[in-house]
Amino acid sequence: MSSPIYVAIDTPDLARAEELAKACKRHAGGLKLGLEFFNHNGRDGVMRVAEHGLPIFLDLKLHDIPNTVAKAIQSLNPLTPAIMTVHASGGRAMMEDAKAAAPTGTKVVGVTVLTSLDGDDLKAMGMKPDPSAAVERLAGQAKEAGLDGIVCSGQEVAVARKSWRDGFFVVPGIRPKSASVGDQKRVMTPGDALHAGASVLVIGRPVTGAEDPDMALREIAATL
Ligand SMILES: O=c1ccn([C@@H]2O[C@H](COP(=O)(O)O)[C@@H](O)[C@H]2O)c(=O)[nH]1
Repeated sequence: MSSPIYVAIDTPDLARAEELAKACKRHAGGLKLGLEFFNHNGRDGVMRVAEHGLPIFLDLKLHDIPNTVAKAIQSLNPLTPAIMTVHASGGRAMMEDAKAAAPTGTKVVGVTVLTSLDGDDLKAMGMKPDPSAAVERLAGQAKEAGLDGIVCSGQEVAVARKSWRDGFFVVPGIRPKSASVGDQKRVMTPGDALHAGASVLVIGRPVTGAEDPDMALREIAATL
């Protein structure tokens, strides 16, 4: 069975991204490329990394009016990422149009509450200080809009999966026990997140910052 781990290759440097793709390709289930990479390297850069053979998660977290998001997705053609993201807070119509615009076979998932935010951050934004309630609400909207799943932290995935049994749950904010948390606030260990119901674990710095990323991946895999 292929690994549930997608390695977040957060760099604008194409050569470094390819080096990481090569290093991770034996023990990762996929590679995640985000805005930092895409803004610098565009579709051609994504194709270069995809040539290393792993499924690509294109994490652009689109958030705009429905027409603009749909056109942005169509403009990715000919890319056919395995997974891509929009913000669930963009609303139901935006999510419906995003799914309709995506290539067949690409899973479109809605980012609920960023894992770098906690209850105090939500309160400061004028929201209820309860990430779990916000995730549940946004997950419901994503499901109704026809998305394939959501992005949430490991702390909410069990509750979200209860009302979306066949949903696809992407979980970042993953930290092996000894790893530094950095800017993440809602974190969980890889084993606990998988046990709670994650479909995919997104792991960046604990792998890419290691001297030997392949060894770091294997050590994490051994805890699953
Ligand atoms: O809520 C979210 C959504 C996306 N991410 C992305 O996942 C990785 C996490 O990287 P680490 O180095 O393991 O912290 C990163 O690319 C984020 O953009 C997230 O962390 N939280």
